[in-house]
Amino acid sequence: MMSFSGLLQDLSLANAPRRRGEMSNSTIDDRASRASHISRGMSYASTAATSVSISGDISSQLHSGYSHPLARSWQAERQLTKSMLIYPLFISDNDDEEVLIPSLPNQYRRGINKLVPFLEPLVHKGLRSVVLFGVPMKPGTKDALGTSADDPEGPVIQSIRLLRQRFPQLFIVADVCLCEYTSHGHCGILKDDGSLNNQLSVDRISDVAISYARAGAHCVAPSDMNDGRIRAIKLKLIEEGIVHNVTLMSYAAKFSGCLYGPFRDAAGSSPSFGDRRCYQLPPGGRGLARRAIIRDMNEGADIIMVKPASQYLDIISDAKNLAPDLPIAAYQVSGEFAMIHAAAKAGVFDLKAMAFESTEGILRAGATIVISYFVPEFLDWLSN
Ligand SMILES: NCc1[nH]cc(CCC(=O)O)c1CC(=O)O
Ligand SMILES: [Zn+2]
Ligand SMILES: [Zn+2]
Repeated sequence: MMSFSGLLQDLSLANAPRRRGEMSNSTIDDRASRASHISRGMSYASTAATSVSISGDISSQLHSGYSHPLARSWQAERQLTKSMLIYPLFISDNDDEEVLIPSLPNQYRRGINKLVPFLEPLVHKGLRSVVLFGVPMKPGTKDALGTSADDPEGPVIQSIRLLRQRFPQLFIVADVCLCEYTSHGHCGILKDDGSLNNQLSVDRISDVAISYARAGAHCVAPSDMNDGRIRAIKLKLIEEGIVHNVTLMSYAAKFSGCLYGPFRDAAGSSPSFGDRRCYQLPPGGRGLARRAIIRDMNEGADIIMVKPASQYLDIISDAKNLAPDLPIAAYQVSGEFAMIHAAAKAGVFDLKAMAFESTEGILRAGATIVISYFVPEFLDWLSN
């Protein structure tokens, strides 16, 4: 219970010119302000009221918990470590190419021959996982059914094999979708009216997932958003007898919007007509995201992903609450990455500081895995 005079002192506390100094000076500042506060309290309050005010004063002290850098780090429930990171790679069927993606700063599309030399130093710095996106460039590779998605000679299956062999410790995630391989650029097989044929799409996507798993992917991650694909993939993995060592990561809450532009440049996967709003989630659809998360968990997902990340922190938090026993992944997508780069270039903030701050937000919301184009930088930044 706070007496009137206690309340008065609390008000005087709020108005007192405290905390003028930097945090490093806070010990001195604190002592001075506490002493002046107590003596001010004594001057117009009873002894009993003063004791109330002291306890109020004690509970108002927060700076004491984070005045030291190490103590600050203890305030975070989770801290970014290298093993939380997954790095996206774009692999084309042009074996020797290494081409900068203009809208995605410092990111390249690479042919399979450029993969190992590029990854070697990163693996040495502690890279633990990559997610592979195939980019067919050769004319005539795309068709209405996305036939080349699981071409055994295609870039994804070839690089799964190569990476398994060359980097036995690296955890290989294969993104599973058809949009990179379909002539129309949509994430499935279409009906005559241009909408997705859900059944045919799920059949095809689950076949592709099995091919990637058979080639050696540790994890398959369907990003297509067709209904029921998690169940279909899980059942086929069981049928094939490989369910026990293939992790199924669902892009469960994947929102449509304008943040995938640089990715589509990189992967050449823009739809040739229409958009993805009838299968990716509407940005305001928190309830839908919750339903998708619950559904995919019930269909057998091992990991739930939310994408994009920073604009959807509430969804990450929902995922953590709805699936408390599953790892939660967040994909800091191409548009988020490009935006941070552009702002840093314009002098809005320091790139490294913002890379960390954005990731801290993502972890704070509940993610335990972060997919990000900043991974090579983080491998350097986290070792210092
Ligand atoms: N299914 C394709 C896919 N898989 C991952 C991304 C986006 C990743 C990024 O923007 O970094 C996309 C693009 C899209 O859905 O259009
Ligand atoms: Zn797609
Ligand atoms: Zn995809």
